[in-house]
This record gives sequence, C-alpha cells and structure tokens, in this order.
Amino acid sequence: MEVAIRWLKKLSLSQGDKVLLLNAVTGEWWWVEHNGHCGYVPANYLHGACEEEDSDVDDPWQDEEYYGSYKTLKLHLEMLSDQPRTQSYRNVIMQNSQALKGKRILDLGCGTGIISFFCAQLSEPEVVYAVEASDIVEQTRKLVEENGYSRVIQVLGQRAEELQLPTKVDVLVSEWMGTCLLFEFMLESVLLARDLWLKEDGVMWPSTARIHMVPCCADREYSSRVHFWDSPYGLNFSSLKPMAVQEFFSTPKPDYVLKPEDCLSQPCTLLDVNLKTIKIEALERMSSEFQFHVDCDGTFHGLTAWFSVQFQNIDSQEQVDLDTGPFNPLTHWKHTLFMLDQPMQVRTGDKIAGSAVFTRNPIWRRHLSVTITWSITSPSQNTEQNGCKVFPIWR
Ligand SMILES: NC(=[NH2+])NCCC[C@H]1O[C@@H](n2cnc3c(N)ncnc32)[C@H](O)[C@@H]1O
Repeated sequence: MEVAIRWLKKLSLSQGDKVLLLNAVTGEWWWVEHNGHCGYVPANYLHGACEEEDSDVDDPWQDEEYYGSYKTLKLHLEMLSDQPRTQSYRNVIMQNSQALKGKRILDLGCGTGIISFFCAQLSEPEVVYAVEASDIVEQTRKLVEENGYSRVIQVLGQRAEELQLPTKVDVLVSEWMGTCLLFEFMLESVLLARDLWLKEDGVMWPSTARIHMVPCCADREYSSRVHFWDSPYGLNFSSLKPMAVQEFFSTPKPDYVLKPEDCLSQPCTLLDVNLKTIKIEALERMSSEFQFHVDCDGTFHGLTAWFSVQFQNIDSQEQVDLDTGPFNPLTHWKHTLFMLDQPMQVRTGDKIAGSAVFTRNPIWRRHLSVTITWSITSPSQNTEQNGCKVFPIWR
C-alpha cells in the first residue's frame, strides 16, 4: 500500500505489516514508524494490538513517571540554579510587594516552595497555598517549618486537579513551562486551577506566554552527525547518511544552544497566549504562520524555537519579562532545534514563509508534535523550495 500525502514522506506498507504508532495526530491520519521510516498512514488502515503495554495506555498522563522525576533533588537543583528563571519570579514578587499584602496566593506545583518563600519573605500575604503532587512535598513541609513560615505558607500535598481550598485566591503563580513551552502540558493543570480557584479579577503569573522561532545555521550539529559518515577513517560510509538523518533529526534537540551569529533572519513570535483567558481546549491545536526575510547568506539547517513569559504588575502597566532566547542569558531550558533533513543555501533577500502547528497528542497527554511547513523563495537564484516535517515531542 503506497501512502503519500502531498509533500509528506511516502510510506510503503503491505497487508499485515507491523508499524509503531508514534502519534495519533488526528482521527484520520496517524504518524507511524516502519523499518526506520516515519510517515502518515490513514488511521482506518490500521488495526490490531497496540505495541504499548495496555497499562501504559491506562495512564495517558504518565503521572507515576512524571511525579517520580520530581521527587528527587536533581530537577529542583537544576531549576533553582537557573538564575534568570528564579530571579524573574523574585523580581515580580518584590515589585508587587505592596499589592500582595493581605492577599491569598496559590503557588501551583511549588516544588521546594521557592516561590512561596519569596511571597512570604518579600510581602505579607494573608496566605500562600503551596501545592505539590510529588513526594518532594514532605521536604517542602520541613523547609517551611525550619524557615519559620508555617503561619503564612500552607503546604498541600496533592494534585491541583484534586485541590480543595476554603476560598478563591487573588493570585495564581506557577512555573509550569516545559520544553518548547508546552511539553509536559502542566499548563492544563494551571488553567484548571485558574477556572476553579482564581477570583474573576485575579492575577495570573505568568500573565502571557510566547513561542519564538528563527531560521538558523547549525553546521556543527549537522556535520558531526551526517557529514561524519562521508569518510570516517578514509572509508565511504555515506550510505548511512539517510539513517543518520532519521535517527538524529526526527525529533527536535531540546538542549541546543543557538548562537546569535547563527540566526539567518530576525526571529518571529509564533504564539502569544493570554493565560487569563485561554481556554483549556485551545491547547489541543495551536497554529501560526511565519515569514522570515533572510538577512545574511548561509546554510539553512533548521529552525530554533524558545519561549518567553511576561508577568504583569498588579498596580501598574509595567511587566517583568523572562525571555529564554539566544539574545538573553542562557536558562536551563536552553533552545529547541528543529533540524531539516536536507540543509539549503540561502541568500540575503530570500524569504522563508510557512507555518508551525502545535498539535497535542490525543493519547499521550503530556506530549505534542510540531508540524513545520516551509517555502523558500529566492529572487536572486530564481528558485522555490518547499517542505514539511512533523517533529514529535516526544510521542
Ligand atoms: N516548569 C516545569 N516544566 N516544571 C517545574 C514545575 C513542576 C513542579 O510542579 C509539580 N506539578 C506538576 N503538575 C502538578 C499538578 N497538576 N499538581 C501539583 N503539582 C504539580 C511537579 O511535581 C514539580 O514539582
């Protein structure tokens, strides 16, 4: 069965072939892998046992693994060591110290409680509800006691989804941002808590969240993984290159560090989300068009994405901005590199237009895929090149 969708990869399958379901992207088309090749097949062509353990499918949020990763100090050390990240929250609270007096604050996913401590230390809120579902919460309770904040900070060891509070809160603060902003989809828990527990005129911190993207040169990344096979130790291993592209570039690289000099144009903002108004169902699919005007000759290897979040002051129009991009101090999120299979030469004056679609995984609820479609028009070379690639993060 030859299945091909315009500009997407062909995937040749025969009756009875086994495929690995990577992403049931929509009801009609599923993204599968067969013999090292990925592609779309019509969902109604597939049937039979799911490769995954049934028990896995019973836990689409993978909560055991997810909260298990937060019960040790590794990730908390990484987050607390991230100065730009942690200092941004401290600055917001310091700047709003007066406005927070006597207020009720919900810190969702408090971890070690650092944001709750900033609230109790830098202002005089009536109460801070520090909510944490992983087992680290037992340590958090002790830290609150040992630092003398038991009268202000109430530690609640439960999932936000099960939260019961005596009253609504004035401020909902949370550090929920994952790879490419959305991965983990902790944002859904934040929006659920907003809808249940934030006053009508309450404040969301962060207030807005944006995803930015820029076309870039990533020569070292591409050469070290693909050109490497041209002549290792004088031998011709180039027939392995398609396999290398498939193996190393099918998913984005989440810990890439983009240097400003590798940008091929000005970045653009793909998504701009208002966290007070966005509806949970909007998270299922968000799309954006882009148009980059190449401003330097170079090799177009891929597109790098990052996010920024803004914290609106309570009593003024000013805001604090945490931008994790390449023109600001590096954070633990680093940058996310979406590598194309085939690099292309571009020149100043060329245009790279297209779209990015962020589709939440309908089965694995913490995962998404990013479908990038591009078209390069080059007046100087009188050429046009199109392409499309789907990047699962991570299923
Ligand atoms: N920025 C991120 N990517 N992750 C940093 C925050 C994640 C923290 O929030 C906790 N957490 C995540 N979701 C929830 C939830 N629904 N309820 C309570 N705690 C949660 C999680 O256990 C961890 O301690």
